[in-house]
Amino acid sequence: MKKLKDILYKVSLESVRGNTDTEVNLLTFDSRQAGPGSLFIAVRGTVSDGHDYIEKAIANGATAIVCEKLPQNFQESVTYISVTDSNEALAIIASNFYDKPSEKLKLTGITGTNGKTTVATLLYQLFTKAGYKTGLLSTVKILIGEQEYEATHTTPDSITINHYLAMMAEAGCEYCFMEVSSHGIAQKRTAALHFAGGVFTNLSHDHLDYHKNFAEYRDVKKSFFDHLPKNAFAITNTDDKNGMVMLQNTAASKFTYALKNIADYHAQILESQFSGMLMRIQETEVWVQLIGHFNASNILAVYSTALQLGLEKDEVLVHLSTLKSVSGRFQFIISETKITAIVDYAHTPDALENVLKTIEEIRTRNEQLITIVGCGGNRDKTKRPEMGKIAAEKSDQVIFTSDNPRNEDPYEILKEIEAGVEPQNSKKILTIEDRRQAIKTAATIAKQGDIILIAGKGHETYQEIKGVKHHFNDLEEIREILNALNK
Ligand SMILES: CC(=O)N[C@H]1[C@@H](OP(=O)(O)OP(=O)(O)OC[C@H]2O[C@@H](n3ccc(=O)[nH]c3=O)[C@H](O)[C@@H]2O)O[C@H](CO)[C@@H](O)[C@@H]1O[C@H](C)C(=O)N[C@@H](C)C(=O)N[C@H](CCC(=O)O)C(=O)O
Ligand SMILES: Nc1ncnc2c1ncn2[C@@H]1O[C@H](COP(=O)(O)OP(=O)(O)OP(=O)(O)O)[C@@H](O)[C@H]1O
Ligand SMILES: N[C@H](CCC[C@H](N)C(=O)O)C(=O)O
Ligand SMILES: [Mg+2]
Repeated sequence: MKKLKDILYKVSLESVRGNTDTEVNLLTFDSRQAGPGSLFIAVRGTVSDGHDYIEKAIANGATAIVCEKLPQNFQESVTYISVTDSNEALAIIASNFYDKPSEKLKLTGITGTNGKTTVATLLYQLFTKAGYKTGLLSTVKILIGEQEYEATHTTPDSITINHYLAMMAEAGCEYCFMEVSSHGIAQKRTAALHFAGGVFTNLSHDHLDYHKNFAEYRDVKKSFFDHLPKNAFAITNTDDKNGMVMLQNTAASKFTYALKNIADYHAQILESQFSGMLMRIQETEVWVQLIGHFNASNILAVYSTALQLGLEKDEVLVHLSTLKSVSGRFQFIISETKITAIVDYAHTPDALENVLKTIEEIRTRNEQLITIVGCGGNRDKTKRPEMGKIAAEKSDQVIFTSDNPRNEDPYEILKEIEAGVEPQNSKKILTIEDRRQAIKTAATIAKQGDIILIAGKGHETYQEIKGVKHHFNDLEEIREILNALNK
């Protein structure tokens, strides 16, 4: 229970109609969730406009309304507040409602096209190993210490974020690591959070359906750093050509990490195997259980962040070698007949290319590499031909298949992927819409020692078709099929 006037603290108000000295017991931006004594915040969405649901929210019991445009008719028992930006107001109100939980722990935000889940999860593992109670807000799951909760978004809405942060503070978490997605920044889901630091991984092609163009996508990511406070740290990857751009206007203390360029934190890979790599970080050699240049970069981001958060170098190095890869990120099994099946969440052209390059570096070339990949429906269409081209170029055999077609026709998506395949590679490709059949075919074709890469879904446990999520897990499927084939 909170007083309305208290939770409006620092919200930029345009007008107030009614009493603000009333109690609010629930916050919501969804009229269907509004109950007696609730505050409904009307937000303009991509499908509908929350302003159209103000009356519904009141009918469900809402006694206060925050909106950008006041309705035509007023109800005397309701307080109406107009604001310049409902999303920003929502973020501030949510933080106030939960007593500013982000100020009660050290919150670090990780942003970039790829690597957010990996870096955030490894930091969670590392700080837990170092003896701190730690929280995690990630695509895969939400963790408060050991307690696990289901994640619905990479960066949830601001009410959900503050709710979990308050639970973390209550449970005694000293640190929290969270992914900051471009949708999250654009919709101001993270606007009122107090960050101890921010980390940039990389920027490549994704979500150009949502953001108008690449420059806008880049600037949205950059705005996260623009808003960091002076006493925060901002860590960037200078191997990425937008690495320094991110920090151009930040007030935070700047630090750089890189594998290829000169940076405050530098590392290189000395040796790679399927089971891990030997890295030199600054002056020290350390064995880590992850592989690939991109993971070396992620590990270095973790190392730099841990030092900025005050851990000792030697302690960090010891823990680094115990960190385990995140579920669905280069997760692999080796069958009886030595077929290696890798499940990876690569769902962008850059990620797919990186994973294929990593395999290229480790494979002997006496075997064939069979790649299974698709692209999500209702998502950036321009990724499709690019991913088709990369998969066909870097594999011996490719099977294009469905990956969450959502409300699109799966065959249309597959055609758009195939359109990117260069003529000299067209013989390598097969298209099998049904993902289970695609995996079965790959397992049937595969001979002793071959490598099967199943990309795009990683940890996901469903195939989303027309609003219904059907249970599906790549690792489970390939394991069962290889067993059934006695391979
Ligand atoms: C495109 C997008 O970001 N959509 C998010 C957005 O929903 P929306 O804009 O579609 O909302 P809408 O349906 O138009 O409704 C507008 C408003 O009216 C309200 N409403 C609607 C109907 C009603 O009866 N009553 C009512 O009050 C809604 O609650 C909402 O406040 O706001 C919702 C509430 O915060 C989000 O749940 C929703 O995420 C959807 C489910 C989604 O799929 N988002 C993805 C694209 C996303 O955010 N992904 C990023 C990660 C991507 C990555 O990095 O790879 C993430 O951070 O998860
Ligand atoms: N630093 C990196 N650079 C490029 N690719 C990476 C990097 N780290 C991971 N990847 C690739 O991207 C995939 C997704 O990694 P991860 O889940 O960590 O990214 P994410 O940024 O959290 O993605 P999402 O936007 O879906 O939340 C991995 O499976 C791997 O193929
Ligand atoms: N966070 C990403 C995940 C994509 C995963 C892929 N399996 C797909 O469904 O496109 C998104 O929502 O765009
Ligand atoms: Mg993620």
